[in-house]
Amino acid sequence: MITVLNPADLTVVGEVPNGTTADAVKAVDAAANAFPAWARTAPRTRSEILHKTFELMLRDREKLAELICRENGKSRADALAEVGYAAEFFRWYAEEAVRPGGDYGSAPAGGVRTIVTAKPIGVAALVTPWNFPAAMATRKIAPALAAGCTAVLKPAAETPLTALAIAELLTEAGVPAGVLTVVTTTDAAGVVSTWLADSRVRVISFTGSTPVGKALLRQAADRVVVTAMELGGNAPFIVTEDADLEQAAAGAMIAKFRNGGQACTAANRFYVHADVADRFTELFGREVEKLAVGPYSAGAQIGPLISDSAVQRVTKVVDEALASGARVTHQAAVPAAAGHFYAPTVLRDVPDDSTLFTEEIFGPVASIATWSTDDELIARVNDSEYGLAGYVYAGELGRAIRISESLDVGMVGINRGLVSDPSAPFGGVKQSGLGREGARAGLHEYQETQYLSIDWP
Ligand SMILES: NC(=O)C1=CN([C@@H]2O[C@H](COP(=O)(O)OP(=O)(O)OC[C@H]3O[C@@H](n4cnc5c(N)ncnc54)[C@H](O)[C@@H]3O)[C@@H](O)[C@H]2O)C=CC1
Ligand SMILES: O=C(O)[C@H](O)CS(=O)(=O)O
Repeated sequence: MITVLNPADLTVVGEVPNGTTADAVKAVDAAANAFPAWARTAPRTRSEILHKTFELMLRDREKLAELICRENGKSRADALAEVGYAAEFFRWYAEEAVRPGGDYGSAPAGGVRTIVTAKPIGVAALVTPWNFPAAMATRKIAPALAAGCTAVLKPAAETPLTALAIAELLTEAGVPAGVLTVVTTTDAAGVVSTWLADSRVRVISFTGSTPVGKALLRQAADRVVVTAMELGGNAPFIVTEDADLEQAAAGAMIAKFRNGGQACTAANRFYVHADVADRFTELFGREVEKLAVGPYSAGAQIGPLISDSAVQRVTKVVDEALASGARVTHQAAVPAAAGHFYAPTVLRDVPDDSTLFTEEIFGPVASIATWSTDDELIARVNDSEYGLAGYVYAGELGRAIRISESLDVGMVGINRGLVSDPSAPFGGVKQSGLGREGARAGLHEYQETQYLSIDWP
């Protein structure tokens, strides 16, 4: 069995089975057996089941949020927001399910008709991280089932209970047995490599770190499995000299501290124009100092990091930056509690070659550097192997758009600190991933295109 611990106080939240590679095979057996009937199910029927699941998630919003708080550690506000965000993927793909796509046309040379259809790929392997245990699961389950695929899901061992709860709601909504099987395990490599070696698995959708994503891409290549990769980020947060600094500071609080900074879309490095850097640092820093850090049960805004090793990792990279000349300007208080807490911290004079700027922090640390010209800014911001999200605060919208379009990233928040929305194509470029989730694009990840070429004298 796997014992799930609350990262805020190290108490036991629950226990789940520790799945083996044999369980991995059984899950694919069930999915493969269920696939023909599910693929033939009327899109409207699939749509109604997904919409019912949306309704059930909202019915159980408080219960699901509580579960997320206990196994992930995030604040109650973040957990409630995540449940709403996660549920919306079921509503969105309930609406997309009835429009699978297709086309009918005539070949330009005449004499031929072409019928194009979008077919469900088959069995989908879904692998999700601990930081958004509900939303990352539904962002994959919903389009997969909407397309007519069946699925096997491996949640992170740190947060398996949320995925199991969502699977129960899908069953309650009417999803037939075998359409979705959740395999909880500490043997992630064994279970997922078993899936990738199984000829019945036709697509893998992964959300997690870039190194693991690369390992899965290598494995997927052996059978040319379709891949959807949502990987690590290193989001820049840009403030121009004519930005509304109060608005920028408020947006920075969201972009940096949503989920305690444990989000791949989190603002990872701040580039503030030299003319306004001190003012912005003061406006932003004094809000950071006010942050209440602690267990969700105490009504805290910022919970713990997911593990002690995460605390050690963040501590190490901050200490390295301080040794290279960076300085702490603002810091929130941390409770003397047993959990994996790390103090929300603002740093200035962080060198561009600091690990805080080159790697994903995945913690509540804001590193601020200054810039002077747009060309210098763009060159420094794009000097990264990651390209998921970015944020631009500027007084003049045209300049904000010009800067945004110059960023090598998949998503940009302009004068807002959040980019996530089920109706938008979420994803990144470079080593932040392949493919898009959400929007219409998310459905295509689970479809194959076929066309019929008909002799038409
Ligand atoms: N681009 C995006 O949408 C997101 C990216 N991430 C990235 O993931 C990292 C944090 O999440 P973690 O869960 O720690 O990432 P992780 O990559 O360690 O784990 C993600 C999932 O992969 C599984 N896994 C780990 N090693 C594996 C292996 N060898 N074979 C198969 N599965 C394996 C884990 O059990 C988990 O379910 C950060 O780097 C973050 O940026 C996290 C969430 C979203
Ligand atoms: O808004 C989101 O989707 C989050 O950033 C989730 S994740 O990509 O960090 O897991």
